[in-house]
Amino acid sequence: MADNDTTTSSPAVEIKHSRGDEAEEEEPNTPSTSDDKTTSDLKLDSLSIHDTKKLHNFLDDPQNSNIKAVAAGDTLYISAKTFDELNLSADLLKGLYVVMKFERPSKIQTISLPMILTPPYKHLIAQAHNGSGKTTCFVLGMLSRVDSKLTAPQALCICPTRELAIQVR
Ligand SMILES: Nc1ncnc2c1ncn2[C@@H]1O[C@H](COP(=O)(O)OP(=O)(O)OP(=O)(O)O)[C@@H](O)[C@H]1O
Repeated sequence: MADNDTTTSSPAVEIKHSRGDEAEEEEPNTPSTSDDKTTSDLKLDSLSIHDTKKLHNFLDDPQNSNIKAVAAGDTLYISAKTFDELNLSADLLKGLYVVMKFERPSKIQTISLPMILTPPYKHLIAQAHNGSGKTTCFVLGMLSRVDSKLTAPQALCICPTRELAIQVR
């Protein structure tokens, strides 16, 4: 349920799409090769992560995404079909349209951004498949609420892996 939905509740969002889950399933065991190294062979100091190795750099927003919004409470949220509807600052809109060249919100952004950007702010858990635009959701939430004139940490983004931290930095 995406574009025409209005809800009257707090932002508990459940977004399901099986493709992302399937892609994360473990590979079957493969025979070891001569390139395999045991942990003791690895030189930990020489290990590094190449952020250029991100798997994709495009929006994966298929029409058949199974997105389900579940909400409770008394706040009315209306899905945003455009970024203009979100009361974002001129700088953020410029970043989206001019720098990033985004034309419109993806499905996860359509549903979650009104929840993220509308006071009173509440906790939100959102799930959608890889490459669907989730990072933009929480980054816009952060950027819309920090004071750029204040040179102090104002937002904290916690990532479960170093790879993800590098991807979103
Ligand atoms: N509304 C949009 N229009 C066009 N491109 C977009 C839009 N939102 C995000 N993108 C681009 O799509 C790609 C994937 O977006 P993003 O990394 O935010 O997805 P994600 O769901 O966080 O991915 P992952 O699950 O891999 O972390 C990025 O290159 C991003 O710049």
